[in-house]
Order: sequence, then C-alpha cells, then structure tokens
Amino acid sequence: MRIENATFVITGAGSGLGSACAERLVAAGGRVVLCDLSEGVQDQARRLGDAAIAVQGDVTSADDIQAVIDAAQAHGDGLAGVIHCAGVVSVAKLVDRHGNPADLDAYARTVQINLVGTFNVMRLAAAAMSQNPPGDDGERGVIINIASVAAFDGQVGQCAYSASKAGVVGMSLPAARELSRHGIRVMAIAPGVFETPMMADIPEDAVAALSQAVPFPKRLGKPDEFARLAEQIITNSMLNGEVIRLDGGIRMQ
Ligand SMILES: NC(=O)C1=CN([C@@H]2O[C@H](COP(=O)(O)OP(=O)(O)OC[C@H]3O[C@@H](n4cnc5c(N)ncnc54)[C@H](O)[C@@H]3O)[C@@H](O)[C@H]2O)C=CC1
Ligand SMILES: C[C@]12CCC(=O)C=C1CC[C@@H]1[C@@H]2C(=O)C[C@@]2(C)[C@H]1CC[C@]2(O)C(=O)C=O
Repeated sequence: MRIENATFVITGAGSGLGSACAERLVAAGGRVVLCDLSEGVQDQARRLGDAAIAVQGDVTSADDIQAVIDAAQAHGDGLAGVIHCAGVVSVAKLVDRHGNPADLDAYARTVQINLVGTFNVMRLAAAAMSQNPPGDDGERGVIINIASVAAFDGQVGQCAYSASKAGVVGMSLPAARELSRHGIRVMAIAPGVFETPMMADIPEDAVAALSQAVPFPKRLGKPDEFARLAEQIITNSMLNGEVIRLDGGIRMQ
C-alpha cells in the first residue's frame, strides 16, 4: 500500500504515538484525518497543514467514528488505512491495601475504551474500505491496532489494562482472516515503554528504572520509532495477522 496521496485515519492523534504517526504520514505525502477526544487535536491538524483535518470524537461511539470515516472518505480518494492509537492506561489492584475490591466501573471503562473502542473503529473502517477499488494484489486497506507488552507481561494492578490489550492481540488474527476476502490487512503493534504524555506523571526515578529494565537500548522508545514501524506496516503488504513487539527486548517484571 502506498502512502503518497492516500488517506489514513489516526485515532488518539492529539498526543504521543498517534501524533508522531500523523507527522510521519504527512511527511511521506499522505493525507490524514486525526481523531481524538481532546480538542487539542484541532491544533495538531492546523500544524500539519492542508494534508490534515481533525474530527473530535470518542472511539467508543458508533456515530463519532462513522463521522470520522465519512470525513476521511471526503478527504481524498477514499480511506486507505487506520492507525488506532487512542487508549487509556489504568492501575488498580483487585483488592486494595484496606481490603476493598477494585471498582467494577473503572475496569469496564478501560475495557470499553481499549478493546470495544478498537472493535468499533475496526468494524466501521473495514466496512468503508471494503468498498475501495482493489489496488496491487487486490489490496483495499490496512488496519494497525495498538496493543502493549502488558498484553503478555501484565504487572500488579494491570488486570484491566492487560485484559484490554490482550483482547486487541486476540482479535488480530481472526480479524485479518475475516477481512482477507476484502483485501484488508490487520496488524497490531505491542509497544514497550515509550516517551509520551501517558508517561508524563511517572517520577524520574521510576522512568530511570524502566529504562534500565530494557536490555537494549537502555532508554524509553521515541514516538517516531513507533511511527516508523507503522509506516513499514502500511507499505509492506506481506505483513498481516501478526502482533509485533516494539520494546528493546523488555520483559516487564
Ligand atoms: N506510551 C507507552 O509507553 C505505551 C503506550 N501504549 C498504547 O499506545 C496507545 C497510545 O498511547 P500514548 O500515545 O502513549 O498515550 P497518550 O495518552 O499520549 O495518547 C492517547 C490519546 O488517546 C486519546 N483518547 C483516549 N481515550 C479516547 C477515546 N475514548 N476516544 C478518542 N480518543 C481517546 C487521548 O485523548 C490521547 O490524546 C495507547 O493505546 C496506549 O495504551 C502501549 C504500550 C506502551
Ligand atoms: C509503560 C506502561 C506499560 C506498558 C503500557 O502499555 C503503557 C504504559 C504507560 C503507563 C505505565 C506502564 C507501566 O509500565 C507501569 C506504569 C509505569 C504505568 C504508569 C504507572 C505504572 O503503572 C507504574 O508506575 C507502576 O509501577
């Protein structure tokens, strides 16, 4: 799949990994429709110029995401792909230090945004892309979902987050198999620890410890390193139905 003059939806594009993907795709000649809950996404689109537009929306809402897809269809020659970065992290123990059980609504909220939101974006994007004229090899589109190393090595307090990301991993192969008849590929990236606003509130010594836990290189990942993998997935049509860890070899304790 080529990037030049093709249109991509990027969710969670107001910040961190999504924002880096938007910059990289525009630099490669693509058009982007930026979706985020936060209104800051409008400024991000303005910074990127005419190739970018922003549609504020919630990935768990069918109406909001349909509006994002419709905007993408109108912003060029149809929707070529989606990089779905929107997500939230949550930390809560099953039983806290006072003996109270974890909050059920907080658990459901994490799963709703990270897992149900991913399904919502995938189903609406795939329905639109299935109507694209076939390109090389009959390709009609590509979907990149974002899991996490927490899907495999979840830590204490990450029951909700790890379950939501393990669900994203679990959907990758069946979604790729189902959508193959439409010429749509589905991939997932499982990042390790990346330097984004999601990490902003973590104390410096905790960040240093996380960096030390990476075998090589001993630092947090940079958002553009993530965006470069997303770019490769878009342009390399043999990548399908797989989850790629991008983590410097870290295995979380
Ligand atoms: N930063 C890290 O170390 C890692 C991040 N990830 C995952 O990567 C993805 C991106 O994370 P970052 O860029 O680091 O986080 P971030 O917090 O910088 O960006 C996430 C964006 O998603 C948006 N968002 C949240 N809920 C939304 C909703 N319901 N609808 C629309 N937009 C919504 C936020 O407004 C924010 O702009 C997330 O799915 C995260 O779980 C995975 C592994 C590591
Ligand atoms: C780096 C982590 C884990 C991987 C992921 O998908 C998203 C992350 C961003 C938030 C971090 C995650 C983590 O490793 C644990 C911490 C650092 C988390 C924020 C608080 C955190 O739970 C913690 O401080 C644990 O000790």
